[in-house]
Amino acid sequence: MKIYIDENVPYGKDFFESFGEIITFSGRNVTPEQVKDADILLVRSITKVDQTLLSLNENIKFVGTATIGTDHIDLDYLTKRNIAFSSAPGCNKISVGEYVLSALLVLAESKQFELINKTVAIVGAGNTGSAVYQCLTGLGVRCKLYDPPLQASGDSREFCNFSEVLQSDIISLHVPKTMKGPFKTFHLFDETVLQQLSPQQILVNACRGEVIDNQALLKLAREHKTPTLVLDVWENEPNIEKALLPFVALATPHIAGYSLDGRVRGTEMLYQALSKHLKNEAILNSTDFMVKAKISQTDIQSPLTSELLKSLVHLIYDVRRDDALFRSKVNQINGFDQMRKNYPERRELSTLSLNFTDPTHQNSQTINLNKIGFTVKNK
Ligand SMILES: NC(=O)c1ccc[n+]([C@@H]2O[C@H](COP(=O)([O-])OP(=O)(O)OC[C@H]3O[C@@H](n4cnc5c(N)ncnc54)[C@H](O)[C@@H]3O)[C@@H](O)[C@H]2O)c1
Ligand SMILES: O=C(O)[C@H](O)[C@H](O)COP(=O)(O)O
Repeated sequence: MKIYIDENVPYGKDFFESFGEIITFSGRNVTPEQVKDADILLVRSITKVDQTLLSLNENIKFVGTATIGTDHIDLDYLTKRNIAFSSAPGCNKISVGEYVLSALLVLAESKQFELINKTVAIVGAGNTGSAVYQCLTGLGVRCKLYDPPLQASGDSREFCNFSEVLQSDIISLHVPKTMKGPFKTFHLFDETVLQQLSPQQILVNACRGEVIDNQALLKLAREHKTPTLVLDVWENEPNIEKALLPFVALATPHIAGYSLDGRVRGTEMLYQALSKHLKNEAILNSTDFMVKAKISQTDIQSPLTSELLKSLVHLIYDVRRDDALFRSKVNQINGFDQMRKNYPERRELSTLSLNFTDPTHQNSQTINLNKIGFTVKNK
């Protein structure tokens, strides 16, 4: 059996070599000729899997994407050809939650506001939106959820309407990219919507670039009419609108979900799905391969405050590192993809154990370290 795997799927060979011959490929440029004899095709979000890519392949039985998003896969076409499919729902949701947390802590410091005094609207309350909610409410921040499809399906959480979203201090986007239907998200934030926002607000996009009309955003940014922007995703990646960059407070190349833990979880989920499809027992798991975190524990000898919390979050992940790297690489040839390919190791907050020398020091009226994601121990 021939298993074709995107070269950026971490531990791809380790997980899948027992199924057959492994052939790796570069996800952005893969051709129909290259994958014509694949039995299994495992991709990430940069490979469009459709009739064109599979036109020369008559054998393929299974397509998997080690990602949450599936907008790069023509699911109708796979169904028509009876090709099994699996994605990795939720694999990197914690990483996205921690990206948003880190970004908002940075902005709170640079703009001198208290996050706890702000209201955050989370647009899309699925896996990643809920992870953002968990991190921020763990900090005591007031969050509102906006998700009409979930609301209509009977989800028992409280939801707000779109005008409440637009009035919130901070808006964080976590919807899939959809081009049609009553809840389509393509240019959900178009010029008309963007015009209703003010420079006092913050707008975060860590879902798909096409959810915001980037040209409308640029036009308004040039007139100094946009909110403070945190953009991880862009229209037309990797050939993004670079003129936007000077107007973006924190800019990164689609790495919000790039913790090692989240990426490896994606591979592991595909391994489980393929094992099930082939009726094999799944005996491997990510802990068999995962490297130890560089910092795994720290002693805390003072009471928990928001300042201390900020230091702990940024000890593990500080989005300013990625913003600086991105700005230094974006004008190089393939800069966007190169930074993603060579992304420096990043771990989830849970890899850090906090040892409180005095257990009463972890008491806080607003901050819940476990909920934010840390592992807490008492000496
Ligand atoms: N930047 C990154 O690294 C990164 C990482 C993971 C996921 N993503 C993107 O984020 C998207 C969301 O991920 P998820 O795990 O939360 O997916 P999910 O499917 O768990 O949740 C998405 C939610 O959006 C809701 N939704 C759909 N249309 C909507 C609309 N018009 N208005 C409001 N809500 C709407 C859905 O009902 C659903 O609850 C993915 O599809 C992917 O494109 C990006
Ligand atoms: O949808 C997802 O899971 C994320 O957008 C994911 O982090 C994208 O990473 P890529 O597949 O482009 O490496």
